[in-house]
Amino acid sequence: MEYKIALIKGDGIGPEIIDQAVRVLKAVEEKCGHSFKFEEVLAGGAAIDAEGVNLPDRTLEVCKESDAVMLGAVGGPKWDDLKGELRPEKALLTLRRELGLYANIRPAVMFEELADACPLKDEIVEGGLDIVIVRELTGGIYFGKRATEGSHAYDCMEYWEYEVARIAERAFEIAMKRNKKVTSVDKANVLDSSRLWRKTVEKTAKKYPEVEVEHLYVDNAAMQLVVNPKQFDVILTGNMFGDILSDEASMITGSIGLLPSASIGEQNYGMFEPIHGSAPDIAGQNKANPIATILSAAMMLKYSFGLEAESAMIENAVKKALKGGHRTADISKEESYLSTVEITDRIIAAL
Ligand SMILES: NC(=O)c1ccc[n+]([C@@H]2O[C@H](COP(=O)([O-])OP(=O)(O)OC[C@H]3O[C@@H](n4cnc5c(N)ncnc54)[C@H](O)[C@@H]3O)[C@@H](O)[C@H]2O)c1
Ligand SMILES: CC(C)[C@H](C(=O)O)[C@@H](O)C(=O)O
Ligand SMILES: [Mg+2]
Repeated sequence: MEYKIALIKGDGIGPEIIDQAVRVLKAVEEKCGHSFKFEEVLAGGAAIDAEGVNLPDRTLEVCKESDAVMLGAVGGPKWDDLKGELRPEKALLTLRRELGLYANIRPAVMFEELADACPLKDEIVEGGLDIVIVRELTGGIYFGKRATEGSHAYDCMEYWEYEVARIAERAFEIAMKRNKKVTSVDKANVLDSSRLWRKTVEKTAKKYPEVEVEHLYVDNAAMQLVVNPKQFDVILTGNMFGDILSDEASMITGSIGLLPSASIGEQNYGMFEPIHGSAPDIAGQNKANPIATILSAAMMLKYSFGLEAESAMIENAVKKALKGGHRTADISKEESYLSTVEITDRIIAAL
């Protein structure tokens, strides 16, 4: 089969990490006889510099014509003074919305071999950690009414029942294939949109009597994640809470450089990207951890192309490389560490 993949490298470490994911996909291509056709398009700061807009029309067209999109990261200090609509990050929000990618799936799995990279006490994460954060991606405060009026500015957190219902369905479906527990995270003690969220999740839960459902306020959830992360199976939450909790969960697994994500809609089509940003502090140094992006490529094979075996092959190669003691700077306990390219060499060798 031939699969067409739109590549958006983006800014900062974006190009370095996407290049590594492409190397891994090419190795899979050679081994398994699939054909991956890559088309590079611009978005974010790179597009602003080249074409004066954060998301050229052509980029959106190529993404729509492709079977899936892979994105590195966008943004950086160079473009921080731009107004909201013009910023690199806005391109990402437009892509998510225009492509209908309302479900953001962020697995936070702690590799046994990386237990020592976790900043929590051993007993808290003993036996590993395996959580999936299911984050609503095209609604909430990111897309509500907003304005700046002189010395006053606002961003509204709005949700429609249908938006909550469809993401809740996703979370329960995922839970059915796992440990059958959904923790819905909101701020229903304060926010109307969260009270609608909770009511809607309760309604959806009735369709899944086998799944245990619990509700936590987001402040408590943030605390529970470091006190007892193993209590979680599937965390279902809104756009902003999911953004924040997934960065927190990533550090429990050892580094933000490890967590992949899939953004999907009704069909198999999706955009696949690491949860981290463009890491301007280490950009261009061949130092970034490419594993989150490589695992995002594995998610693409599974979710968009249905290539489960090939996806597992990449995951196993990553595990094998880590088992072999290979570490990038962010997860290394030693003075010495491997570069972005070198760790990818080890992963490809393990394929
Ligand atoms: N999906 C995206 O495109 C995305 C996501 C988050 C932030 N951003 C943008 O990225 C820019 C920087 O944001 P930030 O500093 O808040 O977050 P960040 O995730 O870029 O970096 C936070 C910290 O994590 C480290 N880090 C991130 N990815 C890493 C990797 N793969 N390997 C090793 N270390 C890694 C960085 O060096 C930094 O110390 C901002 O412009 C922000 O808007 C983009
Ligand atoms: C860059 C930003 C728009 C984005 C978000 O908040 O969704 C990022 O932080 C993420 O986690 O994907
Ligand atoms: Mg984020």
